Amino acid sequence: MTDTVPRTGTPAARLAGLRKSFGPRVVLDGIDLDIAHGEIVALVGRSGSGKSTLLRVLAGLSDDHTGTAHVAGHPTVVFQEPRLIPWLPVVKNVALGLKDRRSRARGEAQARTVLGDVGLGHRADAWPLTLSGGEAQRAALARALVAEPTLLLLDEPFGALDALTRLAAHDLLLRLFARHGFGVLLVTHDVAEAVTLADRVLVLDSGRIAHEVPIDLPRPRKHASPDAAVYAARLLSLLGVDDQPSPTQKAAQ
Ligand SMILES: Nc1ncnc2c1ncn2[C@@H]1O[C@H](COP(=O)(O)OP(=O)(O)OP(=O)(O)O)[C@@H](O)[C@H]1O
Repeated sequence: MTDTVPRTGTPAARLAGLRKSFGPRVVLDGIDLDIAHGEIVALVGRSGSGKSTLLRVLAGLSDDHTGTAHVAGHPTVVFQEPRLIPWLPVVKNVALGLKDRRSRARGEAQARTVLGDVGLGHRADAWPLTLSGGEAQRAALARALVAEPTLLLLDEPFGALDALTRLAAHDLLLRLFARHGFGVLLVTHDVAEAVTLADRVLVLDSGRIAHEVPIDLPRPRKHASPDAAVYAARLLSLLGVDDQPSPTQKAAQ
């Protein structure tokens, strides 16, 4: 299990010597990583390199790893698919994210406030199946935020969105991040997305953090700026893939 440690003086998350295997296959082979409060770390790597496995350890969804996995306070996760319960209206879905569910009325009031923060106040009483993909993902983000996490774990949360909705979601995430100051681990296949959002990008390879690339660009970052493109090309080269434009780059062209 992931330990919970007091928040003061600690990073939002700390992994030290983390190892995880599935049967004979070693997927994470000695990961050392601190994520500070108020820091966005992006994790990229080839398919099967262990990104989601690392995120699941931080989420407390793994209990058979070795090494250290500490989270200060508590983490919440947003997955690629919104995972809303179809027979509950949006506001009740969001309220499910609350740690303390003793008062239903207070919980729903909090959920409505957070839905307003993500621009979905007008859809609070809607059924999940009537939401667009982008709206559903914002509802999932609201469900994660209502718990006031110290660590927000994002597993390709924008991967299924069309390119323009994805850019809007980036802006929203950065606004929320500036206000709440949680630590963020973002798993993504989109190097342009990583460059736009992250303070540093980690490249996972063969179970280890093979490269760490600090993104030294002021925010807000232009998706298509030449500086961002240089970082994106460098990351693609570190990943050993062709220099194809990512979905985000295509949208910005
Ligand atoms: N529950 C499991 N049982 C057995 N093997 C698993 C399990 N979960 C993941 N794996 C294996 O561990 C490796 C890493 O998987 P993981 O999902 O972490 O990769 P990833 O980098 O997130 O991949 P992708 O980018 O394709 O989502 C893969 O080889 C996968 O098949």
